[in-house]
Amino acid sequence: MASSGPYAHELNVALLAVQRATLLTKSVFHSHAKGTLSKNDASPVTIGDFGAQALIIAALQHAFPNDQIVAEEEAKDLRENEQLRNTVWDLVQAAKLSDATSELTLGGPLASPDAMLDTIDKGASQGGRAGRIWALDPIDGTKGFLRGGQYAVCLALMVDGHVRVGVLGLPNLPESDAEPLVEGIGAEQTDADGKGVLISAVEGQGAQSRALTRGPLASPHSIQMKPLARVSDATFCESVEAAHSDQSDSARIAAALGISKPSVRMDSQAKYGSIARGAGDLYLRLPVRKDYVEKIWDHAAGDLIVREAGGEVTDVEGKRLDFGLGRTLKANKGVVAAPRGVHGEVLGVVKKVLSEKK
Ligand SMILES: Nc1ncnc2c1ncn2[C@@H]1O[C@H](COP(=O)(O)O)[C@@H](O)[C@H]1OP(=O)(O)O
Ligand SMILES: [Mg+2]
Ligand SMILES: [Mg+2]
Ligand SMILES: [Mg+2]
Repeated sequence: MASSGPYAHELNVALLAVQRATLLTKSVFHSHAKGTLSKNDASPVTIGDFGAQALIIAALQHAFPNDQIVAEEEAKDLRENEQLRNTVWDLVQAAKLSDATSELTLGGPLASPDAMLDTIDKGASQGGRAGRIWALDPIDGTKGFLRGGQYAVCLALMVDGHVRVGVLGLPNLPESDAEPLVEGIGAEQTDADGKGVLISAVEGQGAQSRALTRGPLASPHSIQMKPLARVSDATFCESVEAAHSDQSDSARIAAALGISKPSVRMDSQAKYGSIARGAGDLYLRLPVRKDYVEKIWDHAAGDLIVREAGGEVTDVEGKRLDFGLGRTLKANKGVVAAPRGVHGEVLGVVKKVLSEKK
């Protein structure tokens, strides 16, 4: 059970909802064809994305019926494809937590396939700066998920434009905080013992990690970023996909900071989770295309978790990420996440290297 204090109930519901959805995605990885479709922007979506979104929104609507939800996916493809819809429905029905009290907190099963489609489409809020809004990425790093690499189920609560609660379901990260970072992981290693965590934070209350279980939530421990005496000792994380973050810019920035260790490339908000628990130090996301606008669900939980673990998160110009402008981070470009004590130094080099490009 989560502790008392502000947002204790929200955290508990978010943890259980993310736990249930993460277990669904694991079942897709192990036993199903993934039902991969290509979206308009050529990015992939799978039955795991749809199923996880349905389950999490159902839980939020049960516990907090008046809250808005900004979620990545929509049900259109499922409405047009009966076979796909039935596959997702089977998955969603099978994804029950073994702990009856937890299932009760989440409101139990969905009523019908049509209710499932309508639930998925409840994630269409336009967001904004007023009131309680949840940001949901049912599978972040879908390409990593398909490769057997890192991916994350991401949920955050914003109140009046500020992130107050963040939860990341990270089924392919090691349970131990200290384990050195490796680039992705092989499919044969997934679901091994000692894999999978739920990392969470509440504003002003620090960040925590716990093992991803099938039964009741495991007890958490608090996590912090690693103290970093010199930036040159840092390990930095970046995207696997070169189209998501400029890997030649990051190499120049690393060299200018005196960093000799190669970057660790991993998909998804696992990067935020990893640096927050001290398994890495810096996360750089450097714009590739001028016209790409980041989505709030790709950053909300990770931003809070890193800041609560002792870090600073800004864009490449040094501005805090602004989650109150709608479904996107339209006022920001890229991400620079680092321990608070060295963020200024890292940002200075990022600005210098990027300005030299112009
Ligand atoms: N051109 C781009 N620049 C930055 N991020 C992108 C770009 N295209 C897609 N993304 C998003 O990057 C996220 C994954 O990032 P990472 O590389 O850190 O794993 C996905 O949510 C993906 O969104 P989408 O799901 O819409 O494809
Ligand atoms: Mg996507
Ligand atoms: Mg994403
Ligand atoms: Mg996604």
